[in-house]
Amino acid sequence: MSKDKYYIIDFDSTFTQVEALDELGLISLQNHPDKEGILEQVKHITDSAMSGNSSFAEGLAKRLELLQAHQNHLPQLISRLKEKVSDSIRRNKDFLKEYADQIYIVSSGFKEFITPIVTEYGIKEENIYANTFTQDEQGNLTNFDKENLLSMDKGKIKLLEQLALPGDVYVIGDGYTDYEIKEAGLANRFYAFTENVVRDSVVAKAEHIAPSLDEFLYQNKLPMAISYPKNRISVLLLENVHPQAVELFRKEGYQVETASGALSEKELCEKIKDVSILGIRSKTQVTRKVLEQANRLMTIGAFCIGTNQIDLDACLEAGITVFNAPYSNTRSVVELALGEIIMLSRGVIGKSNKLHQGEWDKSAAGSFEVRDKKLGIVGYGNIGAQLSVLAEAMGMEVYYYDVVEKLQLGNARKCSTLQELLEKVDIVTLHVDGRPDNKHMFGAEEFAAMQKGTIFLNLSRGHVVDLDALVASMKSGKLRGAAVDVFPEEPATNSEPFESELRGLPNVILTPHIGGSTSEAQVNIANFVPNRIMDYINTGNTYGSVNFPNLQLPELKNAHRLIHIHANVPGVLANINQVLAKNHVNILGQYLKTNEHVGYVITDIDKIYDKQVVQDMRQVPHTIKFRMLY
Ligand SMILES: NC(=O)C1=CN([C@@H]2O[C@H](COP(=O)(O)OP(=O)(O)OC[C@H]3O[C@@H](n4cnc5c(N)ncnc54)[C@H](O)[C@@H]3O)[C@@H](O)[C@H]2O)C=CC1
Ligand SMILES: O=C(O)C(=O)COP(=O)(O)O
Repeated sequence: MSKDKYYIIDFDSTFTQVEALDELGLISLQNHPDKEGILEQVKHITDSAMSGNSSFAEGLAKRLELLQAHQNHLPQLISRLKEKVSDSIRRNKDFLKEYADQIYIVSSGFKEFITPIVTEYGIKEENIYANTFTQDEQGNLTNFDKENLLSMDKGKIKLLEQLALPGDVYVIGDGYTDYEIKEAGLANRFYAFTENVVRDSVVAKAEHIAPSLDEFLYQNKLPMAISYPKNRISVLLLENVHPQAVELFRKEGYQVETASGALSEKELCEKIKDVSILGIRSKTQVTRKVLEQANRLMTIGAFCIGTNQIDLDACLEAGITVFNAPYSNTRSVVELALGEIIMLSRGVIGKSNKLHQGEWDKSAAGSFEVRDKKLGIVGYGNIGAQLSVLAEAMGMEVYYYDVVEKLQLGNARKCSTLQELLEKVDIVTLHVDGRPDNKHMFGAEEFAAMQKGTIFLNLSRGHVVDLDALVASMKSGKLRGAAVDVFPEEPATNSEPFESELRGLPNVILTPHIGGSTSEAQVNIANFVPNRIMDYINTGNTYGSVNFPNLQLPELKNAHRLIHIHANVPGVLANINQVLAKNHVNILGQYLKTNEHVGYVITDIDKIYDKQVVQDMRQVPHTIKFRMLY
């Protein structure tokens, strides 16, 4: 333990997430008609002083005058602030307790509310330096002790001079006055604490940034509550992933970078180097080449259903888990398909186009109801099955074909071969997945097998259909209409042009891969995928992973968790357990699951363990990845 270091921690917006005087105002001005206006003024004065733009002492007096606070407001303020202790302070209580002799709270706030909060975290009362209120006879908190150094301009500097701490001084705070301690030569280091607020003027001056207390502890090799600071985990979200996902990751403390389009392989090879979590949608190709550059990548989130754009085997070999959102946009695709079936059956597109040109074409020729028509669903997975139910509700007769045995829903009829389905139905809709084997599974032969005048839909993947054959079938009149949402080549961003031989064909609905692009679906996905990923990072849970053995784990309680990913060859588990035995580690629980390629072993061990075990676990032959959770 380095006993010659002192840690000076600020209170407002550092120890707690908020400025206490702003919170006090919310209580004291609760019934004031101009509550908002006054609070705005208070906040403005606080920000101005914290950013170093105005006199602190004058600002303090002015704020107290505006707040009209009373001592009776303090208990409520204290209980509010207790709820708002910064997350990283809260989780690192053990550090604060263990190093209590070296930790000081130096704040321009007031002891009356600071002391009851920080002492709960082991801070010693004699190490709390802050202002004190003075009350009038009625108990109004009208003023403050003017003799207190911290009520004066440059008060923190004056205090530190007086304290004359006999060792290195590290200051952690969000305000300019915290930085000034270092500027005055009274601290060895200043860490701008940005977990709650980022003050540009302070960050600009700071040589060290601490987005959390974890980061401070990590940089200074001090004991911390979590294995690795979250702010060191960088997340790259491509293809306009919904902002809700960005917020969830940021809230967890991760560094998040976003881009609106997909990246090319070359761009991604460059970008992926520092990324720990990658979020994509259907367009970004995560190839083996990209993965070879991905030194830090732990997990990939496909913010969609399909994962054919990701080399899942290469991910497995590199110990990278992949998660997707298997149900979040299912309904959206089904609704679009149903709408298109009706539009095509009624020739709406052609009629609408004509009307836009001023041509009135009222006629029933070539227009049909969908009731009693035969719908053929190819790929009876989640989308296919849901479409089956809704189509039946509209009175359609449903036929389906799938390469695996699927439960027939409602009155849907199973076809034993694709040929059988194609010959029977009036409408064919593709909902297969995009596995490589499905490339051109639908071509001239399949179109030839259909009845004349069939309607055709593809909302699955572009490469599944041979487009030349589709165009020929439209031109020959074999198909009466088609709706295509997915293409072999799709623009990476909205600013790139769309080229396709399907452009300009009559009664063909072309949509820019929007089957899953609804607000509902995107919000659902943005909630679902980050939670899977964070659960994996925080607990090792792989439930729902599309490439990893699915292991659902109990919560980590008073144990360390060793997470070991290895090639699935005989003897690895025995080796792991030998390492644990050799290091006299007490195993509290062990969970193993394997698939064809990898083994995934989780071992929960006692908090007391020999550090050598970490080194030894990494050396176990066939180890792909190893990490430890606290
Ligand atoms: N247009 C869009 O925006 C969207 C497109 N999709 C696409 O739809 C696909 C299907 O989604 P889900 O139904 O959720 O997937 P799913 O995995 O539940 O269903 C796919 C089904 O297709 C079957 N299948 C695969 N190849 C086949 C073949 N050659 N012949 C017959 N059946 C075959 C599978 O056995 C499985 O039952 C996704 O993989 C994705 O590519 C998904 C969401 C949105
Ligand atoms: O969910 C899927 O598989 C989709 O095709 C939707 O893709 P997107 O998120 O719109 O790029």
